[in-house]
Amino acid sequence: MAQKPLSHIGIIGAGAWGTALAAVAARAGRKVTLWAYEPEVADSINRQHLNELYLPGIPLDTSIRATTDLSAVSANDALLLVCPAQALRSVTGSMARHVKPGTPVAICAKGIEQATGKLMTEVVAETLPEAVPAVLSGPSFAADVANGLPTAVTLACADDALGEALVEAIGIPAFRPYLASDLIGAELGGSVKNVLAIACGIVEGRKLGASAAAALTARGFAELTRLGVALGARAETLGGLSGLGDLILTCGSRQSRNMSLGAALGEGRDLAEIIAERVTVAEGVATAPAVVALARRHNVEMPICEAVAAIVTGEASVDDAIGGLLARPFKREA
Ligand SMILES: NC(=O)C1=CN([C@@H]2O[C@H](COP(=O)(O)OP(=O)(O)OC[C@H]3O[C@@H](n4cnc5c(N)ncnc54)[C@H](O)[C@@H]3O)[C@@H](O)[C@H]2O)C=CC1
Ligand SMILES: O=C(CO)COP(=O)(O)O
Repeated sequence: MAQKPLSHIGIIGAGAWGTALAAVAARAGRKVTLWAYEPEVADSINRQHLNELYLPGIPLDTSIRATTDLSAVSANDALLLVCPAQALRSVTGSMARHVKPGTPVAICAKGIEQATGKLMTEVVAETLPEAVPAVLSGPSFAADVANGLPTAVTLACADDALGEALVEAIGIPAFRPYLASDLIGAELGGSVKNVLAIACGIVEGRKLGASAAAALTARGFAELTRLGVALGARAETLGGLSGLGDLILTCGSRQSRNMSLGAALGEGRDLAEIIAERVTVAEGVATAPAVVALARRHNVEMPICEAVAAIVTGEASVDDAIGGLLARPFKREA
């Protein structure tokens, strides 16, 4: 049977990324309902067509309807999950009874659950077992996407027809989803690059130089690839938009919240203070210890992620972590 077009899209999470995706789906001609955690965010989207808290200054299509009612958003043809990774289990758990069996659910959050070490696909398999999971991930800053600048992402779905329908539903010339079937590869790249971006930020903040940043990015990619392959991901996914592509973007720009948080750490600022002055999430902080625990369980060496985890959990100072990495024995590159 031919796949029905997905004309009604529900977006769960009205932060910067959920709002940017709502803008894209509306431009693609879809009817969009956007779930906001904060009533004032829903109000600002409905009345002023702006999300002043998370995506300030970008006018939104007047057809986007915001709600704080999870049941209203869960009954759409397709759902995009765009809340922070650490909140995803509680949000999907509350949605479960409203989601129709067979609904495609695209995970757009980038992180690993700290309490369990589980990937977002595992969390969704447990909380929404009758949904068809997909992963949307890649190099895409929310502001760039909302402003209509050209971007390309990976859209991974094991069901080809549903994957194609999702691409059709949200793809526009300036937002190009590339279809894939490797969900683990697609989600792992986005989760691990946030941790590596904190490390690159530290290099920038400590003024360790462009050569150090390039070395760290390449060795970070080696770590990401080792873990991905151990978890069954395909190397070509890890080297694609959602892996290497997003790593290059996030490690190279202070527009990234993870990178800029790392830069502030590198400048000697206190983590609690940096977090307290932000409204938006930097997923790498919670994901760093989760990546390290996952890597240890699979006997995968990830020294850069270990160093970031030690810094964000207060087990090591920035200088001790840098010293520890530089003192590692010389080894073969691959
Ligand atoms: N901003 C970006 O450029 C991109 C972000 N992402 C990912 O999308 C996810 C969301 O990021 P953003 O929208 O940028 O974050 P944000 O910091 O702009 O917004 C976070 C959103 O989560 C909501 N929230 C906070 N606590 C919650 C809870 N306990 N339960 C439910 N919702 C809660 C907030 O109300 C807010 O709507 C993250 O995993 C991020 O890595 C992915 C690609 C691009
Ligand atoms: O994932 C992103 C771009 O692809 C956004 O990165 P930050 O969360 O570090 O801002």
